[in-house]
Amino acid sequence: MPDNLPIIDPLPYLPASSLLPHIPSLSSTELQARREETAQKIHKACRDIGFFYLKVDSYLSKEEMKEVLELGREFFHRPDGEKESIGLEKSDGVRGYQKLHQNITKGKADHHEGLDLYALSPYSPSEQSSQKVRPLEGPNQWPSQPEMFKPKLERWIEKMKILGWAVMHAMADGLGMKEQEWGELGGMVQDSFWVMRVIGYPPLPNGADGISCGEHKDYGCLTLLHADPIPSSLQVLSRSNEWIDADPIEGCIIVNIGEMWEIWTGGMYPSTLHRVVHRSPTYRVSIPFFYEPNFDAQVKLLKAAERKAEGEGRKVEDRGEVVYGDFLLGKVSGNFKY
Ligand SMILES: N=C(N)NCCCC[C@H](N)C(=O)O
Ligand SMILES: O=C(O)CCC(=O)C(=O)O
Ligand SMILES: [Fe+2]
Repeated sequence: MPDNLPIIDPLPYLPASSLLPHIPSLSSTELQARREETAQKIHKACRDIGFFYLKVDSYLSKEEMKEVLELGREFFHRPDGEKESIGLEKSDGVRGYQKLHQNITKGKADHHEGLDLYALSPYSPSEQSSQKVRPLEGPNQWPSQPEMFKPKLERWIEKMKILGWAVMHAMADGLGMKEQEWGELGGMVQDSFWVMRVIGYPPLPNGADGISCGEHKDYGCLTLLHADPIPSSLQVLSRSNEWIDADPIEGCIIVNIGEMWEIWTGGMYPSTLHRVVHRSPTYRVSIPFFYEPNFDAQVKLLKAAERKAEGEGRKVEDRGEVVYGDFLLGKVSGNFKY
């Protein structure tokens, strides 16, 4: 376990009604102090590492954490024909099942299979052509088996959206945002164009070179990753250019920040390169939930980030402006081999 990745408690930013029943509520003074602590820790983690753990055992039960990974595993063990019946090409080219080696990273086939589900298209159905759906505008393709897959994973999505919002709020406080500034930032993510991937990794063939998921940065705001507890699979490139293990810790979710935060903070929160090299002889399941901006969000340097950087004697670099949906389209259009 890497002791240099911090463990942070999002509890003071979560709605009290979303916590597990046995969790006592905090007094308002306690709440304030705990929020400050969380916000400061997140700021340091984003500035210095770009990866951290969220302690979620007050929010997600052991059972539900186990259940979603097991449902993923059961899905990947279904017959190929059944999985391929919800292949990407049956929807808009990005929603659905991807067979082994169909994912491409930096021109190389990844050694995993996967299932991608997205927030609903931001375009109304009337704008969709009846002939052919455009990329990202198609329907999701949920597996019909195992039967509990859809209801349980839908519940997971709802929980990850609440968690994503809570972390964004903590990040706003960590940057010292004023109420109105958090309102503006919150407005850019409140209709999050989220993505949930369920990924299945067979072990890499013995002795063969290869990579389970090539090095990359994530695209949006926050990746909330839940994965089988297999050591040395997920690796993160440290600021001193060494690959370090980001092994799962029980009761925690692994978080990393995506490229939109790099733009919002002018590079103060760089998005960290990571990869998966899965060599142990087990089938690894992971469920990254990408909590992203709204499809139409216009992302550019935040005033609060400029102030914060200046206060710490750091330089920010204006990276211009992107519309998140356009940025995402550019990325996903090269992600698969059809
Ligand atoms: N939505 C996100 N972040 N997906 C990351 C997928 C893995 C990397 C991808 N093949 C690539 O080449 O970017
Ligand atoms: O499976 C993992 O641990 C990470 C996957 C990942 O980085 C991604 O899908 O973006
Ligand atoms: Fe990733």
